[in-house]
Amino acid sequence: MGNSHQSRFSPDFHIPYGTGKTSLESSTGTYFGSMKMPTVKYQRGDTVMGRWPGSSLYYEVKVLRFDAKSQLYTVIYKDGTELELKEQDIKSAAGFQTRSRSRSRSRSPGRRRSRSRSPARTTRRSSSRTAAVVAAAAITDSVPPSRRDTKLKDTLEVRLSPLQQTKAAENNSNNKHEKKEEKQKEENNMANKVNETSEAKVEAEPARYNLRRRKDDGGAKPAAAEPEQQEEVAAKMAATPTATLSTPLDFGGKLGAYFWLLFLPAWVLFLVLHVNLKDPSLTNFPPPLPPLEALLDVQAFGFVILWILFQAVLYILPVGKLSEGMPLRSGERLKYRTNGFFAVVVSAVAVAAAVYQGVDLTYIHSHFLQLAVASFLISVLLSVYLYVRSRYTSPEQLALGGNSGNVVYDFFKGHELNPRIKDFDLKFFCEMRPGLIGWCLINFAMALAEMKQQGLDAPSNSMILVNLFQLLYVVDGLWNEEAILTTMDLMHDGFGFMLAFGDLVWVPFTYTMQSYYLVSHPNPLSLPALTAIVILKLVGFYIFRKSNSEKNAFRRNPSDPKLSYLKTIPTATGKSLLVSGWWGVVRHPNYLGDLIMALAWSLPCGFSHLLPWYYMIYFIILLVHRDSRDMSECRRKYGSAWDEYCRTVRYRIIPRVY
Ligand SMILES: NC(=O)C1=CN([C@@H]2O[C@H](COP(=O)(O)OP(=O)(O)OC[C@H]3O[C@@H](n4cnc5c(N)ncnc54)[C@H](OP(=O)(O)O)[C@@H]3O)[C@@H](O)[C@H]2O)C=CC1
Ligand SMILES: CC(C)CCC[C@@H](C)[C@H]1CC=C2C3=C(CC[C@@]21C)[C@@]1(C)CC[C@H](O)C(C)(C)[C@@H]1CC3
Repeated sequence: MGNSHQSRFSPDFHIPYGTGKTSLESSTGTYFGSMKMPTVKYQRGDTVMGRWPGSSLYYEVKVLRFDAKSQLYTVIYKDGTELELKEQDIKSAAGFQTRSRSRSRSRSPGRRRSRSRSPARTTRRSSSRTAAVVAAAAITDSVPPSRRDTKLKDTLEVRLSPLQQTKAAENNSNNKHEKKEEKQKEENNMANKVNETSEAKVEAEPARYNLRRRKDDGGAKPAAAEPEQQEEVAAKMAATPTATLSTPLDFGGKLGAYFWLLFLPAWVLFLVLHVNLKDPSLTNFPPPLPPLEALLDVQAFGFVILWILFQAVLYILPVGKLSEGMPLRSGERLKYRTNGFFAVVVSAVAVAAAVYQGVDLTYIHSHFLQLAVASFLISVLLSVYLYVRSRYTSPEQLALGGNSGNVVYDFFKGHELNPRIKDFDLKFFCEMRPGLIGWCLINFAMALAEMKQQGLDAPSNSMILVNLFQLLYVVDGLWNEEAILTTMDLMHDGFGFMLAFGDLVWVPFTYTMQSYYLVSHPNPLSLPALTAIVILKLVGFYIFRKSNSEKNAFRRNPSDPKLSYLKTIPTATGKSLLVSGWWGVVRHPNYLGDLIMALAWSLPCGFSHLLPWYYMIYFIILLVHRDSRDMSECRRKYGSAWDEYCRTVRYRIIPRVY
């Protein structure tokens, strides 16, 4: 057990909760791994009371192993949560229980509510309600509640990193797993891991977790982890083989990565060529391919570079707020310049000035293909740069989802989580600036092209709707730019080809299909149709904005009094899950709003062709897949608490349907 990480990830050392001592113990002393540790106070398999980090609350845990190097015990809670504790944070169960019974009668887990009424209470008592999930016994501490609140808020921070499932766990049949869970349920009615819904049964066995202390959670004061903790984490990260810090492969795994690398650019090419056809029907497949030299245009390349540089300059200007991202695995919180609204306003002024000066923006329509190819080349160069630099980055900076050890997969999915050049955050910048604002610029250019091509004095109603709807979407995203810091892309996904291409090519050149289509395929709208579409858009926008803001506000400050009416479920990480409000209606209310908006973007284009409906179709696929990705990620993070959330909030995106 020289290397704690080897053992942590090694299937050989897994003891499912409740299995008791193992054959690794000898009659002459206790062996932890291959090393004899006669001086260790608690033995592997012992049931003891472990202190929850940052609190004075003790819960029944089972000792899994001891790491002589770090002098830490790895213990497992009843819900499968693993935590590393110092010896002084462990007490023997025998003497403890007498004390605990007399002091905690009124707080017995059986009587404790598993759901809080308010985030304020969540934060204050997150430990004790975490206990509702994991504890068999707990005592109150001697610290007065008010002091304890602060103490907890500041110190009850844990770091989660998914453990690879053990072979034994993998081999477990569902049946066996359910039996185990039933047993566990009996042991502790709060540690409920049984999947009651058929849907939950289909989903994977809950993973086990490794929790380490960390400064975390929105409610806590933004701060880096204690140097001592940071060192500890860094040392462990360094000792861990990079490839083990990863989550299961996505997007069809390694083979899938090859497929997407080829398919995505080909699909954009297809769409761009197709929308140019007089009759963009599926029967006109494939569209004629232009000669290679027609694809490359130095001028178009130059314009794209200039646009990106212009946005980069706006991004680095010391204008606007410096917002803090969510805590990283290292405990650090990165700062982001959230001046997106400023950037879009300055860009609009610059574009207006250019048009006023006689710049013909319909160039964007006539050179759409060349501009798309130029952006594609830039995204490839950027992805190569990102991958190369990620090879020299420390393991703690890597994205768990893009750290498979397979070059192609990691290149595609994104190896490094937050690549930065000094304070310049490449992922945040690319996601929020050139492509997103470029999307509005292209739409505007399409409106001008429509007027030119159709000989109109003003853009058509349909074109105006599409322009305004999508402008609202982008400006809203930039106005609420801080909220992006609590989304999946920023928190979990690495920055690689998928996002670089997505941000620089996919968004500006495929999200503009509706406006491009309308340039040469007019679709006049009656007033009732127009009104109905506007109402639909506003409904979608309301759901989208409210739900995103609710989650963002909650993640940033769970004890915000404005959110005190919301019910929450505690999780073993110290973070809670919203279970009422928007997030109590469906598991992804923001996706629902987004999909309704997508419908409103396609409707103005009519039903003559499938092409303007492409976004809607793609978006359903994207969001359903994202929802599944998020489900697995949250299950890994929150274990049984997530299962409870899913049982309470049964539908994923569409209430009562899906
Ligand atoms: N137009 C486009 O192309 C796209 C738009 N979008 C939009 O971007 C927005 C962000 O989407 P996305 O990043 O995918 O996902 P979310 O913003 O929904 O983020 C998911 C995260 O929210 C947290 N969470 C989930 N459930 C709860 C809960 N009940 N209570 C509290 N926190 C919860 C979890 O993170 P944790 O617990 O770790 O905080 C989870 O990982 C959405 O509105 C989406 O529609 C997304 C993709 C593409
Ligand atoms: C190429 C792949 C198949 C898919 C790539 C997906 C990306 C294009 C999207 C992933 C998440 C995104 C978000 C937005 C744009 C699209 C991408 C990058 C977003 C910035 C759009 C504006 C919204 O207001 C938002 C909520 C800020 C969005 C965040 C997610």
